[in-house]
Amino acid sequence: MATENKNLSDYDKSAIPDASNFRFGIVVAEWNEVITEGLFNGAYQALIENEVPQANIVRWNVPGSFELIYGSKKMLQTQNVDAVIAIGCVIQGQTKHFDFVCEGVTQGIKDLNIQTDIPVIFCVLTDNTMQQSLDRSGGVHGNKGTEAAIAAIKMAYIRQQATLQHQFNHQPKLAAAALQIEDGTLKLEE
Ligand SMILES: Nc1c(NC[C@H](O)[C@H](O)[C@H](O)CO)[nH]c(=O)[nH]c1=O
Ligand SMILES: CC(=O)[C@@H](O)COP(=O)(O)O
Repeated sequence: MATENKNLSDYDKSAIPDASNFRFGIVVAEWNEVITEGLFNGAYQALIENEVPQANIVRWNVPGSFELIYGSKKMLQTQNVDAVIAIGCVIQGQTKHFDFVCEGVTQGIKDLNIQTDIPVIFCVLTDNTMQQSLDRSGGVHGNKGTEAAIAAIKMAYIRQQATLQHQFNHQPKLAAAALQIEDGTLKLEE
C-alpha cells in the first residue's frame, strides 16, 4: 500500500502500550528544515499525547540526514533512551547525491538496529519533490513523524518485554523484583 492510500497520522490510541516511563531521543537533520520541523512536531505531539513526559524527550540537531547515523549512535550511547527517532528529509536534486545519501542513511540506521540494543526508527523522507515532502510532514498524507513516534513506542515496549522475558528465563527472582518495583508492590524486609 502506498502512502497515498493511508494517512500517516492515523493510529488506534487504545492499541498503544503505556509509554509514560519510556525515554525517547529525537535526532533532527537541519537540511530541508521546514520539513524536518514538521516531522519533529508530529513526533513530539504524538509522544506527548501518549503520556510521555516532556522531560523524557531529548532532542539533538545534526547538519543533514547522513549525520543522523552518528547522532543516533551517540544519542543511544549516552542519553539512557528506550528508542531513538531519526528525522530527515532528502529531496532529489540534479545529481546522484540523493541516491548515496538515501542509501547511506538507510544502511547506517539499519546497522544501528542490528549492532545495538536500542531501536532506531527511520523517519527519513526520500522524496522526488518538496511537495511530496510537504504532503508527508503534516499535509494531505498526514505526518510521518507521528507514524515514527508510534513505532518508537511500540518498539520500546517490545524491547522492554523481551528484556524482562530474558531475565525471567535466566534470573527469575531478579525479574520478579523488577516487576514489583515497577508496580510498587515490592516489600523490603526490615
Ligand atoms: N541534499 C540533502 C542532504 N545532503 C547533505 C548530507 O545529508 C550530509 O549532511 C552532507 O553530505 C555532509 O555529510 N541532506 C539532507 O538531509 N537532505 C538533502 O536533501
Ligand atoms: C540529496 C542531495 O544531496 C541533493 O539534494 C543535492 O542536490 P544536487 O544533487 O543538485 O547537488
